[in-house]
Amino acid sequence: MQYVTKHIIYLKSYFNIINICMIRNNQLLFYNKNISLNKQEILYIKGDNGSGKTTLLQLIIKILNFYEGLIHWNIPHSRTFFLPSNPYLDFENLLLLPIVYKQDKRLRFLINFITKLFRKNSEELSMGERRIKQLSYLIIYANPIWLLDEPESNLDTKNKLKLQFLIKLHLKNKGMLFVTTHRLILQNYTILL
Ligand SMILES: Nc1ncnc2c1ncn2[C@@H]1O[C@H](COP(=O)(O)OP(=O)(O)OP(=O)(O)O)[C@@H](O)[C@H]1O
Repeated sequence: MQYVTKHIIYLKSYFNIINICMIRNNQLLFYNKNISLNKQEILYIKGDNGSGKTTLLQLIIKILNFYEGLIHWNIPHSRTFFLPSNPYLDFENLLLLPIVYKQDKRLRFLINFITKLFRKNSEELSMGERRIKQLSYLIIYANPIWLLDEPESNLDTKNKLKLQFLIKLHLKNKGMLFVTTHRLILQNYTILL
């Protein structure tokens, strides 16, 4: 009975994880985890190496679908952006570059930087530049839901601050963020694996 009441409360939110359990390689990664999230909120997924942070992100965006429990979205169909932790993964279709957020002049520095980056071949980019190139898709496509796997890795302090600014803007624009991290960027909700 108590179990049902809990479900009713959780389902009021845009996004809900209810009693989720995950076994991978015959190893229990997490057990009976519950969390809900709304627009303008961040969910930090924290845990030791190998604890299942990336796995949870993959479950949320349905790259993986073998789990127990419930992952429920209360929004019909929403565009998501998934940033993998691997800086070598690249995206195609760079022609979409001119479609950028126009509402904030402070983003121009980023757009200028990205334009320079896209003139270089992928093989010529440093690890940090690769990461910035991947992150640039956050402003090229205005997706309301971001899932970022270790987004700060390979970024210098200056670019970490830019990312922080971009995240604040995303939340102001009613976005949601799921992020795996070893360091909190902004205070919000945390799930510990
Ligand atoms: N493709 C895969 N096939 C089978 N098992 C996998 C696969 N990818 C990861 N695993 C296993 O799942 C477990 C969790 O991995 P995951 O990458 O989710 O952890 P993580 O918390 O993100 O780790 P890290 O902090 O080191 O990036 C690990 O034990 C790993 O060996």
